Amino acid sequence: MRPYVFVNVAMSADGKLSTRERRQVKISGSIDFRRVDQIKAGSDAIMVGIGTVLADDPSLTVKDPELKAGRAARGEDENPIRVVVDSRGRTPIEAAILNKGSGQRIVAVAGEADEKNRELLREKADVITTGTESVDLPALLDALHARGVRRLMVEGGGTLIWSLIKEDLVDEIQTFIGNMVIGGKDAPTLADGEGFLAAQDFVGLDLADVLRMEEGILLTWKVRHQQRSIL
Ligand SMILES: NC(=O)C1=CN([C@@H]2O[C@H](COP(=O)(O)OP(=O)(O)OC[C@H]3O[C@@H](n4cnc5c(N)ncnc54)[C@H](O)[C@@H]3O)[C@@H](O)[C@H]2O)C=CC1
Ligand SMILES: Nc1nc(O)c(N)c(N[C@@H]2O[C@H](COP(=O)(O)O)[C@@H](O)[C@H]2O)n1
Repeated sequence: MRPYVFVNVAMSADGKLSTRERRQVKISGSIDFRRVDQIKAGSDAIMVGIGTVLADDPSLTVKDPELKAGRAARGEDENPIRVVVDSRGRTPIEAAILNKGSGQRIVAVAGEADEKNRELLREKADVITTGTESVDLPALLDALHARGVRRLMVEGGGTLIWSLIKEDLVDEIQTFIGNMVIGGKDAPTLADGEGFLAAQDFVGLDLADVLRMEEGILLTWKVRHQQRSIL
């Protein structure tokens, strides 16, 4: 069993998540920032790949005091469980995600991760080992479900999102599309990785909502599953 998995990203009009140097870009404005904070507060866990941690050093905390208070009133920590998908255990021990704000952290590593890295990370996070060379995502989602995670937000980046989509593990995709062109064939996009080759493999989406927001649009897509595996 796995949680309901939804992806949320901001992309430029040409579909880029950041520059080709992986520099973080302010794509959306304050209204979208508030929306993202709300959906984060409504999630049991929030997940990113190690590429995002190394590029952006995000804290992924809930920012609004009222939203934090709402979580506390429901008996939850102020912040959802923060999860890093990090095969080799490269998350810096000083990373904001491990140090800012309260709440549980999980670093998901693969079997080949250096034992010293694992030991160090255990001081700040629960370390879950799945897979051999890279993290086994279905097994990780199963482990998160067993820990009570029912709603999982994925913030990126493109490599992790591609793997989740390829393995049919995503239920919903929310994209804010902002009013700029970033360009660059090597700039990260929503789904990087190797990509599908044949039309029968493409992942079908149903458009659930379109909303004009500030100078961009927010699209909500529901993923058409090959086979449903959530309960
Ligand atoms: N605009 C936005 O909303 C967001 C933009 N970003 C941008 O995305 C970029 C980072 O994206 P990426 O470099 O693609 O890194 P990523 O954040 O997708 O992490 C990918 C890494 O995760 C690890 N991993 C372990 N097991 C894996 C598995 N089974 N499948 C896939 N990955 C696995 C690998 O080391 C892999 O290189 C940054 O430039 C960041 O600014 C990131 C989040 C949101
Ligand atoms: N939703 C959204 N809109 C933008 O305009 C963005 N630049 C991003 N970027 C990602 O959000 C994360 C920031 O997290 P914290 O504020 O540190 O909690 C970071 O990973 C950016 O890549 N997202």
